[in-house]
Amino acid sequence: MSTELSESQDLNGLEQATDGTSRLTDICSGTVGNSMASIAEYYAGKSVLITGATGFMGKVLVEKLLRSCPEVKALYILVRPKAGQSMQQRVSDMMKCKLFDRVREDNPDFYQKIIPISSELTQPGLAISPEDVEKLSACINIVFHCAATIRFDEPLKHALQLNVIATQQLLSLAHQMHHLEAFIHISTAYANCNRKHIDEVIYPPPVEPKKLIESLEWMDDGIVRDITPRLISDRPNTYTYTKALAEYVVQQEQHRLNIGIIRPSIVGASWQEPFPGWIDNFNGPSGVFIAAGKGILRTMRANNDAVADLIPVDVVINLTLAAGWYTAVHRLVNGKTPGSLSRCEWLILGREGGRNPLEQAFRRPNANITSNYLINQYWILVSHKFPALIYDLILRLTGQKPQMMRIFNRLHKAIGLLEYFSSQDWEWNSENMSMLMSQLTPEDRKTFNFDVRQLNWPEYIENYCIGTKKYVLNEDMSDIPAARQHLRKLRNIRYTFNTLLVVFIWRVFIARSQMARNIWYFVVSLCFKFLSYFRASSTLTN
Ligand SMILES: CCCCC/C=C\C/C=C\CCCCCCCC(=O)SCCNC(=O)CCNC(=O)[C@H](O)C(C)(C)COP(=O)(O)OP(=O)(O)OC[C@H]1O[C@@H](n2cnc3c(N)ncnc32)[C@H](O)[C@@H]1OP(=O)(O)O
Ligand SMILES: NC(=O)C1=CN([C@@H]2O[C@H](COP(=O)(O)OP(=O)(O)OC[C@H]3O[C@@H](n4cnc5c(N)ncnc54)[C@H](OP(=O)(O)O)[C@@H]3O)[C@@H](O)[C@H]2O)C=CC1
Repeated sequence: MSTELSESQDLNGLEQATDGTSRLTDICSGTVGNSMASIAEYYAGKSVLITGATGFMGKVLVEKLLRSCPEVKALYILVRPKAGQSMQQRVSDMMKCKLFDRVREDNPDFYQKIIPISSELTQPGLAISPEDVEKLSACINIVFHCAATIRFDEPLKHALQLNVIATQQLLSLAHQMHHLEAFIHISTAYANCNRKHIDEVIYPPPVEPKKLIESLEWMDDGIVRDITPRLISDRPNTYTYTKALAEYVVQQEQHRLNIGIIRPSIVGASWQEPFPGWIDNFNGPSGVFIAAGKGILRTMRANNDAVADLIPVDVVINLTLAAGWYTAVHRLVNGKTPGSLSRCEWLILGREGGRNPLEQAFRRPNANITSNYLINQYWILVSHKFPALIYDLILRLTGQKPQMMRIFNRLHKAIGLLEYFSSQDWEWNSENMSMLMSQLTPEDRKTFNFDVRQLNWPEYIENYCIGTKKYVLNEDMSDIPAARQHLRKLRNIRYTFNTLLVVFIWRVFIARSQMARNIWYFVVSLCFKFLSYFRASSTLTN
C-alpha cells in the first residue's frame, strides 16, 4: 500500500483512496487456505465463457485450458461470422490450426468441448439470441473477456463501442449468470501510459464513460474525428484511452461480481507452450521483426536504454488462468504481467532480426535504432525513401507497377504509431503477480508458469523470429540456404552500386575541378596519415 495516500477501506476489502483510485490490500496479501484446489482441479467440471477466442491470445487461452485442465466441462466462445465465413467455418478452421496439435494428440475429440455462440459484440445485447442468453445464464462459471480492437488508429466511436460498451454489456450478461464465480477482464499495461509510474490500482477515468457515450451518440464521424485528440489528451491513441475507460467500467461492478483485471504489456510469441515461437500476427514487435528481417525497416526511433516490456503469450495466459482460479475464491486480482522483470534492450531485439533470413529480402537486414529525431529522419531519407524511389523507377522502366514507396508509406505509418511506446519506458508495480505466484502449489508453478526470470531472452527472440517466419509468413525453414544466397546477391549488388557511385562522383564532381581535386587529395592524405599513425601506435603497444 502506498503510504502517501490516505485511504478508507470498504466492505469488500477494496480500498478507496482520496485520489479516486482503488487498490487491494488484505485480499491480495492474504494466504490461500491449504484446502484450495489446484488450478486444474478448480477448472474441472466448470463451464467457461471466452470472448475474443479467435484472436491471438484467445486461441492460446482455449488451447491451454483444454490441454492443462482436461476436466474442464465446456468452453463457450463468442464468435461472429467474418470475411464471408460462417461462425462454424471459422471455429472449425481455428481448431485445425497448428497451435492445437498437442491438444489434438492428447484428445482427438477436444473440439466437442468447444461450443460456439454467435455474437457480434458491437450490436445491442451483443447480438446473442435469447436461447443462448438463457443457456449461458444457467451454466457459466467463469468469464474471460479478451475481445477488443487493438488497432492504434481505430476511430474513437468504434473503439468505444467495442472496448467499453461491449464490456458493459458483457458485465450485464454476467449479472444474469446464476453460477458465476469470476469475471476476468484483459486490459493492457498501457491503459494508463499517460503516467510514468503505474500502480496496481484502477485510476479515475479520463472522463465518465456514460457521459462520453451519450455525447458521441449524436455526433457524426467527422465531428468525433475532430475532437478525438482533445479527448484522448495525453494518451497516444484511442486504444489506450478506451482500455482505461473499460477498466473503470469493470471496476464499477466490483461489489457485485468477483472481478480480476490482467494488464499485459507487449505480448509476443510463445516462450514454451504449446511450442516455442508461436505467433500469428504483425502486431507490435512481430511487425518490426518482419520488416527488419525483410530489410525494409532500416531505422527506427527507440530508446536503447528503455526496457522492452515484452511478455510471451503463454506466460500471459498462464497468469490469466491462475488469476481466474484465485479470483473465484477471493475477490480481485489486478495484476500487470511480469514483463518488467525481463529487462531486455531494444537493441538486442533489433539485432536478432537478421538470423534465419526471411525469403526475398528487399535489402540485407540491418536495422538501426536511434533516439534522435533528426538522425532518424536522415536515415529514413537515405535508407528507406531513396532505395524505394530507385526500385520503383526500375519497376516503371521494366513496365511493372511501382509498389515500394507505397509499402514504405505504410511502414512509416505503423512505426510512427509504435514510436510512443518504443521511445520511453514506464515503471509498474507487480506485487499482486508475485503474491499470486506465491499462492501456487509447486506443481501449478510448473504447469502454469509465469515466472519470466527463467527466460533466456536471446534464445526467446531467436525462436520469436523463427516463429514469424514459419507461422506468420508461412515460409519454409528448408528455404534458408536460398534466402542466404539471396542476401549474398544483395551484398554484391550493394558493393557494385557503391563502387559505381564513387566513380560517378569522381567523374562528375572531382575530376572536373582543380579545387575539388585538391580537397579530395587533402582528405585522402589525412586519412592515410591517420591510418599510419594508428598502425604505428598499435605496433608500439604490441
Ligand atoms: C529494429 C528492431 C527494433 C526492436 C524494437 C522492437 C519492438 C518495438 C515495437 C513495438 C512496441 C509496441 C508497443 C505496443 C504496446 C501496446 C500493447 C497493447 O496493449 S495492444 C497490442 C498492440 N497493438 C498493435 O500492435 C496494433 C498496431 N497495429 C495497428 O494499429 C494497425 O495494424 C496499423 C499499424 C495502423 C496498420 O493499419 P493498416 O490499415 O495500414 O493495415 P492493417 O493492419 O489493416 O493490415 C493490412 C494488411 O497488412 C498486413 N500487415 C500489417 N502490418 C504489417 C507489417 N508490419 N508488415 C507486413 N504486413 C503487415 C496485415 O496482416 C494485413 O494483411 P491482410 O490484408 O492480408 O490481412
Ligand atoms: N496483443 C497484445 O500485445 C496485447 C493485447 N492486450 C489485450 O489482450 C486482448 C486480446 O488481444 P489480442 O488477442 O492480441 O487481439 P486480437 O486482435 O488478436 O483478437 C481480438 C479478438 O476480439 C474479437 N473481436 C473484435 N471485434 C469483435 C466484434 N465486433 N465482435 C466479436 N468479436 C470481436 C476478434 O474476433 P474476430 O476474429 O472475429 O475479429 C478476436 O477474437 C485485448 O483485450 C487486448 O487489449 C493487452 C496487451 C497487449
